[in-house]
Amino acid sequence: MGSLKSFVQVPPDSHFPIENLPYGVFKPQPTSAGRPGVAIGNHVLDLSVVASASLFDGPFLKNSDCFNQPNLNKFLELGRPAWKEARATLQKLLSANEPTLRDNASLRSKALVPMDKVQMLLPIAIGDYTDFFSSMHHAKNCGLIFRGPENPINPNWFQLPIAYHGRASSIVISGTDIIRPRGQAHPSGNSPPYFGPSRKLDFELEMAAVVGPGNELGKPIDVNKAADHIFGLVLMNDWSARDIQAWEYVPLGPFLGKSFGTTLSPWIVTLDALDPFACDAPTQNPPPLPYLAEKTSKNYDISLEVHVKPAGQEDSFVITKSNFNHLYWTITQQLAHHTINGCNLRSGDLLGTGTISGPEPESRGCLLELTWNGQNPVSLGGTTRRFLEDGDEVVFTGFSKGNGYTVGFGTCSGKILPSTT
Ligand SMILES: O=C(O)/C=C/C(=O)CC(=O)CC(=O)O
Ligand SMILES: [Ca+2]
Ligand SMILES: [Mg+2]
Repeated sequence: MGSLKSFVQVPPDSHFPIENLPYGVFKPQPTSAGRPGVAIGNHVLDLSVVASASLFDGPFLKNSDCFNQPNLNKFLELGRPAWKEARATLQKLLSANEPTLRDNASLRSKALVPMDKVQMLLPIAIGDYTDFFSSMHHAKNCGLIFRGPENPINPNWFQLPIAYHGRASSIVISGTDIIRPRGQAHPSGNSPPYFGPSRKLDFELEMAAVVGPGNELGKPIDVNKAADHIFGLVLMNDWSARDIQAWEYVPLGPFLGKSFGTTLSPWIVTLDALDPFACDAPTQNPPPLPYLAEKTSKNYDISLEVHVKPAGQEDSFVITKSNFNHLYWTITQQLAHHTINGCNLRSGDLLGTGTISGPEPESRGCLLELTWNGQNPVSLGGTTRRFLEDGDEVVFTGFSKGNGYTVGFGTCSGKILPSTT
């Protein structure tokens, strides 16, 4: 057991002990409005109820209406001092030896909602979404597959965190079905391009940073202060249609091969909760330019798994296992680089890490790599896959193991539905 204990019962394998307290937005009833909550064991603590009972009594949150909102953007804007105050208040309120909530049955029944009764919503209004490309193993494998063995990784990759601007409108919450996209793919020989449902539908195992306070247009964020602009992390599946992508993205980059859907896990795990799991990021060679050189370069030890439940089957199978600590470019370098030209970030913006592949073949973060563009099918129970089929369900999970407790992300899932025409 960790040193903290809650009066709320937390199953031993729960992702949501008192050490975690991740933030989400939920509806207690189908007809009620979305409101912020934190996960504790198998319950959600309704922060609008906690705020209405005047239990946020510190200087930053006392007079704030940030928990009477349909998303977390207003809370995120307040920055780390307010986040630390909220965390301290909630850890105290939920602790085993604090009577305020523990001994007040009517408040408790309003404030603590069983998790299996609620509907989770997207926790933030996402103005802009950017997806990085920060795993060297992923970059190398994609380079070998798409560009050949001559120069699998472009020299610029080692100098800056490469990214593309993604599409915010099609970001969906875990559990939302994904409709197989249609589009153009490579012609064979002299024929016109293929048009129809994608034949190479893939997942991409990613995490994403949620931006807290933004920056003014024209005023970049210093890399050593970048962590103060990051509230926390979620799991992210950047669904990708490899056939559409490969045909369309020369020379301007990903477009319709990516923008038909991106799935997020509902709980934002804060950097404060992840701090015990911080570890050194890989040594960067060549050394980055001064604006990207950090005093301390941190990753987090977060185990990641992808489970696939093939269409028509009851069982799921683990298809890959990776770890957040494989990222070459850190989330703080990504954020600083994003602003170095003066571009402004805003609270609630989302920065995808890029596909998190590790060095071993079993730790590759997408089917493109796992099957080497469909050449080597993977087996799943009694069946095989080159790419995703209609009815397949893909479930990501992520967690960090502490001493007697787990700080986890829950799951990020989506099922493939057939193309609509
Ligand atoms: O290397 C390529 O040509 C393509 C790479 C991707 O599709 C990856 C992308 O979305 C960024 C990432 O997830 O790392
Ligand atoms: Ca991606
Ligand atoms: Mg996508």
